[in-house]
Amino acid sequence: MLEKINHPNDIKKIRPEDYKLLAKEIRRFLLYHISRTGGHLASNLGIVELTMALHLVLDFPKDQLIFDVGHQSYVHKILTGRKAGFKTLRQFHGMSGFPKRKESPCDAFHSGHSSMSLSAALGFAAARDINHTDETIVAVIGDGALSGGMAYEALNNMARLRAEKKNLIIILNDNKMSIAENVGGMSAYLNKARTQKGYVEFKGNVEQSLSKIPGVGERLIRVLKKSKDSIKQLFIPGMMFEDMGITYVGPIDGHNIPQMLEIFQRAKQLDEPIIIHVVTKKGKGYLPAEKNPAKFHGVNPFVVKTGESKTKSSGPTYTDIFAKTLAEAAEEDPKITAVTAAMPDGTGLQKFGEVFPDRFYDVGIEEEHAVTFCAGMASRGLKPVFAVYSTFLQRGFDQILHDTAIGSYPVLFALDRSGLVGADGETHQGIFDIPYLSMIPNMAVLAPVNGKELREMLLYVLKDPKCPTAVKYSRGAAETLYEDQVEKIVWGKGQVLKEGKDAVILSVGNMLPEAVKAAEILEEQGYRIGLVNPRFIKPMDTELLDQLGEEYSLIVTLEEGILNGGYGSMVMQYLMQKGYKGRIHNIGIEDQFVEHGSISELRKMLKIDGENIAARMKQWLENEI
Ligand SMILES: Cc1ncc(C[n+]2csc(CCOP(=O)(O)OP(=O)(O)O)c2C)c(N)n1
Ligand SMILES: CC(=O)[C@@H](O)[C@H](O)COP(=O)(O)O
Ligand SMILES: [Mg+2]
Repeated sequence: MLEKINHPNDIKKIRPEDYKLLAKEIRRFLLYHISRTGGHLASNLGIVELTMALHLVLDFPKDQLIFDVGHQSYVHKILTGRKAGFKTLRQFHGMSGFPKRKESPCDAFHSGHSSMSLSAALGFAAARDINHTDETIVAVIGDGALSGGMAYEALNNMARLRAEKKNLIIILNDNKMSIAENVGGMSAYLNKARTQKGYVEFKGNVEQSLSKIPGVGERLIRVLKKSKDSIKQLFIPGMMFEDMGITYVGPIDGHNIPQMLEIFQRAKQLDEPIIIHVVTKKGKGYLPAEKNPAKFHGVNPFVVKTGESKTKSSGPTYTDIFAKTLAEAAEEDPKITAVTAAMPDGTGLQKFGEVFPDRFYDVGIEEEHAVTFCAGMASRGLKPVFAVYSTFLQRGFDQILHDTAIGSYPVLFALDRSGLVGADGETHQGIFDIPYLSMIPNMAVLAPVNGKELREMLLYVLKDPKCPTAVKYSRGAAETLYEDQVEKIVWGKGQVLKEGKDAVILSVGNMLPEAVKAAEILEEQGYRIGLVNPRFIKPMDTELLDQLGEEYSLIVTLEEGILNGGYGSMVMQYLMQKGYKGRIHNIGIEDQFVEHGSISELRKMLKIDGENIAARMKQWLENEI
């Protein structure tokens, strides 16, 4: 069957009796490729029939299908003629793991972060009306993504479409899972709706449906007829959506293509917004993923037969060290609490939750809420730690600035996945945190150069929290370089790791191995290069900068982050204002979004790897520029 799918809309040539076979082949294809390249497996296995049904009723690229988060768009990629791309999935210059408009006209909107699809779809609907076009617009949002605040802001706005008699279809793909088990009140509400099986008709047909119930149907209608609302209360599981002015249909079986087709076709004809609640099984068709959907949400290459990862562990990750250190500190200090926004596994907080369930909060995909929730706790004397990926904390910018920093509430932001993350690409690279955090008054920002220093920093901050503080560390194995030189942390103080003469590199956090490499290359050529670990990006160690300004005529800053507003620009501003007469160069990421690829490939491309740093510094040394 899959051989027949080479272009958008090819699925329409498949006979209905072959749909099951096609679904099976798609699952086999996904397993084959994702087990080799790695990628987001469980969500895609779960959404096979749902995507097929959407492709059977929509016309690509005319109709617009928007995926929330976008990690579940692999089946859509297969059905729009991108099978070949799976060989290079998430690899450098290969196919992205997320929807990308530049990759295909069938990808309506890029995504990567959660809960944005409904707002984007409303924008598409406004454009459709102003442009006088007639495309169908569909947003697919998961039950996890529906916990995010943006989704509610959009739902709130959707009432307007009803008043204007405009169509917009929201597919709620409910598999009971975020990455881990879905949490919170909305999840409980959906759970309740899920158990009210059987009502799939549109609400206009309520009476008709009731009359079919043998014996009681007619009587029930007579009793309830006076109030249409009470009929809905009893028989429409998603009453909350109905009350907001959005027609609700469901829950329906997201693995039953004929049923979905019937409902999707009818939904297209409506002149109002509609939410179709579809129930699917995350990981469907692959037993290890069905049993453990969280483990198979995002995977490295693995052995299909056993589900075992092919990636060998290379020592503890920064995440491991964070999780262990925090648990130890919490053992001693009952004021320490830990918060995650739906990432208990990724941030390492899962264990903390098991040991200290009363001090652990998984708030769902709600970074904005999580920040202010922590600020509230900190303002009352607790020591909250929000463990969050750098890229997702972007969502909580004003909550950091307004709710946390103005009051200088000492929330500790354990900023994981800071720097390049690799295969997830531009939506996930943690390369903006130095600018977006350092610009905020009262904030402190720390970056350890190795695992041991991460531990020291965490313990130091937790012992005596002073102000909102971010400790940023990167994805993957913790560095061990210079571990024997880790000294006691002193507030606002950096550390000279190695003395030099011709130039000094101030290397932030995870860039230390590249700085060491560059220094070694240059030393082989006769130069003597100093190395400094700033430790504190903010407050900056101005005393140390003054001293370096005296000692060196070439100062180079190095960071795996965007240069505008980064550490280098702060150092440069400081030294220039102090009248530094030498040369100062900033190495980091120029003004751009960084695509997917391995971290070493990306560093090479960005010329921030050891060899490139050495080559660039050599030019500056030789030419005195
Ligand atoms: C703002 C934001 N926070 C966190 C994440 C990490 N994340 C990616 S997928 C996901 C779970 C999404 O659950 P759901 O929407 O139900 O989709 P499913 O994987 O179950 O299909 C999370 C938390 C993200 N992408 N964006
Ligand atoms: C889709 C998404 O946002 C997450 O699943 C992300 O891919 C996780 O990344 P890590 O593998 O770094 O935990
Ligand atoms: Mg889900």
